[in-house]
Amino acid sequence: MVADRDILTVALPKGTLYHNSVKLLGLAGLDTEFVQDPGRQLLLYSVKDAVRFIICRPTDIPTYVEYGAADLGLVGKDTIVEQQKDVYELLDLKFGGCRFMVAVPEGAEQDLHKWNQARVATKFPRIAEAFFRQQGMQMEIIKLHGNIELAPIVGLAEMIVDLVSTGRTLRENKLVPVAEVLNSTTRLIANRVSHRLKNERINPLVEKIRQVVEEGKLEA
Ligand SMILES: Nc1ncnc2c1ncn2[C@@H]1O[C@H](COP(=O)(O)OP(=O)(O)OP(=O)(O)O)[C@@H](O)[C@H]1O
Ligand SMILES: O=P(O)(O)OC[C@H]1O[C@H](OP(=O)(O)OP(=O)(O)O)[C@H](O)[C@@H]1O
Repeated sequence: MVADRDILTVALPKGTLYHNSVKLLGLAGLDTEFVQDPGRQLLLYSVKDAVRFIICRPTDIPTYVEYGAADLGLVGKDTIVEQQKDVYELLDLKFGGCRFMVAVPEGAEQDLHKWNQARVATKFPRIAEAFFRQQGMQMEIIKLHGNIELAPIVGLAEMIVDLVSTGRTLRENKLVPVAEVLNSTTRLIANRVSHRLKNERINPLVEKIRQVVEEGKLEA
């Protein structure tokens, strides 16, 4: 019988980052085959490794980790910065790379500093607010939950701050990027107490993950 304190709970991000998160943990030696296609299950347990996987919305991962419902979590740097939870960032996992950009409609003023008091639509209000504050600009931030590119098209905002990966969504909605706000990759985070109390479980796993990342095995 494994005591609760010996079980490691790892929060996996559902969505874009899921596949590489599972692959990385598998390469680091964990039994992840049963997690690859979890169906609708949200909690999966590996008796062999004494590891529980919980499947969370990416936005919620810092919360699960801060409260200790998960010892470890994998999540984008963007989400960590936005959520401002008290978690310990252990490693840059170097996948899930994306950039946060300010974008305006084609034909609009592209010199950002010529704008002021404009409305900015975003899913990441703290990141956007901090960026414009650093630029000495006062903007009205409008929080949306998705399809941000729609906002300037229908006159809800003059510009957006959103994630750009291939650039296709901007192009297809006639928007042009005008400034970079943040560069994000996936990070491994830990609950601060777990990191101390479960260090015998966490440290060797972190070292194996570090090796996999450094050797670029994930892309292979
Ligand atoms: N092209 C991309 N589109 C979306 N996210 C990406 C992309 N490339 C990398 N990411 C990373 O994946 C993370 C999660 O994105 P995903 O779209 O899977 O979740 P989501 O539906 O936005 O979930 P939530 O609303 O809970 O944050 C982003 O925060 C970002 O760090
Ligand atoms: O540069 P691209 O490769 O086109 O990717 C960028 C798009 O991907 C994300 O949206 P997602 O599909 O996650 O949906 P959302 O707008 O609901 O967040 C992001 O918000 C952009 O809309």
